Amino acid sequence: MPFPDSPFDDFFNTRILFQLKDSSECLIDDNAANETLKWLCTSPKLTTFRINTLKTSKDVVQQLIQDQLDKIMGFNIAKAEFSILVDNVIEIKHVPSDLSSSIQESKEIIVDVECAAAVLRGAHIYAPGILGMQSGTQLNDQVKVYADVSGKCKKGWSKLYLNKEKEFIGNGVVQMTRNMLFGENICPNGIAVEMKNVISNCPPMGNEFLPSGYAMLQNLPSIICVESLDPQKGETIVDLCAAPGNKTAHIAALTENNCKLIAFDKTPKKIALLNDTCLKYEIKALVLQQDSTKIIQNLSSFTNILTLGQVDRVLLDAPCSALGKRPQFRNKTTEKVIQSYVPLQRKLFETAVLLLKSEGTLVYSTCTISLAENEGIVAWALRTWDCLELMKPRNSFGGPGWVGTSLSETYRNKVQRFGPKQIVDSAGFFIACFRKK
Ligand SMILES: C[S@@+](CC[C@H](N)C(=O)[O-])C[C@H]1O[C@@H](n2cnc3c(N)ncnc32)[C@H](O)[C@@H]1O
Repeated sequence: MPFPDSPFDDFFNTRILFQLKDSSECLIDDNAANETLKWLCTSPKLTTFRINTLKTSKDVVQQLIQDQLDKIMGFNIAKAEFSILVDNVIEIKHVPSDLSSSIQESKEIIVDVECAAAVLRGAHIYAPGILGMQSGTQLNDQVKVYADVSGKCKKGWSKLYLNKEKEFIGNGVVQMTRNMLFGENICPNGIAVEMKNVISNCPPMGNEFLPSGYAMLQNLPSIICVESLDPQKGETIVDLCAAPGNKTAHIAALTENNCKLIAFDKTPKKIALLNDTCLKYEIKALVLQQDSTKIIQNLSSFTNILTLGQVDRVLLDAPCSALGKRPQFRNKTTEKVIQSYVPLQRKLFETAVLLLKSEGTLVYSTCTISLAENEGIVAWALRTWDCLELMKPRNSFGGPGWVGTSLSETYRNKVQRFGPKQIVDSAGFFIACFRKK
C-alpha cells in the first residue's frame, strides 16, 4: 500500500498535536501517537450515506445504491447495508486490495496528493488535479493513475514520471486529452479521468450515483455529531458555522423541517454553498452571512430572530486545523496555523454559551485531532463557565478523550474521539456535548 507513516515531514514537531502549548509533558505514549499519524495516512474502510428523509425513504435509497454498486463493482461484490449504529444511514464496507496485478501496459496519469486522496474516497479525477499525462494518450484510453507523493511533478508533464515517490492508486478511462488539459489559455474543469477501480476498493461515485438530494455522502462521525445534538421539533436551533450545510441539512431532516433553524457562516462564497444545499435537500432554514463571533454585539440586527439566552440548541462545528481528513499523503500545515484556531474557537464558544437557554444543549465538534482544539477547548470551557455541564450523549460511539489536559477520566469518557482501532473506521473527529444548567 502506498501510504506513508505520517502525513507530516521530518521538520514538523508532531508533539504539538498531542500536548497543550504551555505544557512540557506529552502524555500520549509514542506508540499511540505514531499509530494515529499512520492511521491518518490510510483510507477509511467505510463509506456512509445519510438518507435525506425529507425527500425520500431509506428503502428506496438502499436499492438505488445497491443497483449502482452492482453496476460499478460487479453483481453482489459490494453491499449497501443499513448502519446498525445510526438510523437512516447506508454504509458500504470496503477492504483495500492489491490491484498491482491489474496494472496493465497502459499509459500513466500523475495526480496531486489532494486529488489522489479524493479518488481513494470514491471521486473521479477532475481536471485541476492532473499534473501529468503521457504524450499520445487518447480519449477513452485505459490509464494507470499515480499519486505524486514527492510533490515534485511539474504541471503538464508529458513523459513517464520516474520518481520513486509515485504511488499507484487505481485504473481509469481518459475523458480529456492533453490539449484539453494543458493547452494555452485553458482552465479546464470537469471529469478528466473516470475511475474504474481504486486500491481502497471504495466504489467510484459520480454525480449521477443517486438522484439529486436523495442522500448525502457524509462521514459517520459527522452524522453522529448531529445525533448528539438531538434536535427536536418546535425548537430554536442555531448552527453557528454552517457552510456548506451538511449538518444543517441533518438537523432539518431530524426535525422534519419543523424547527426554527438559523444557519450562520462568515464567508459569502460559503453562504452560496449553504443556500445550494438548502435547495438541493429541501431544507427550511434562515441562512445568514455573519461573523458568529460578533452575533452578540450585533444582536439588535437580529430582532425577532434571536434572543440572548433563548436558544434551545447550538451546534458549533468549529473552524479547525482539519487534520482528521483521511487519507492524507502529505500535509504542509505549520505549528502556527494549528495554534491560530484556539482563540477563534474560544470566541465562537462564548457566543454559543450566551445564546443558549437554561437546559439548552451545545455541541462542540471539530474534524481535527489536536489536543488543544478538542479536549483543550472542553477543559477551558468547563473552567470558564460554571453553568456548563459535560454530557455523554445517549448514543455515543467515539472513543474517550486523550489525556494531557485538566479533564478527569470521567470527563474524558463523556467526549467522543474518533481515531484508530474503533468500531467506526472513518475520519478523525471530536464531539463534546454540554448542557447549560
Ligand atoms: C468545519 S466548517 C463547517 C462545516 C459545516 N458545519 C457542515 O457540516 O457542512 C467551518 C465553517 O466555519 C466558517 N467560519 C469560520 N470562521 C467563522 C466565523 N467567525 N463565523 C462564522 N463562520 C465561520 C467557515 O466558513 C466554514 O464554513
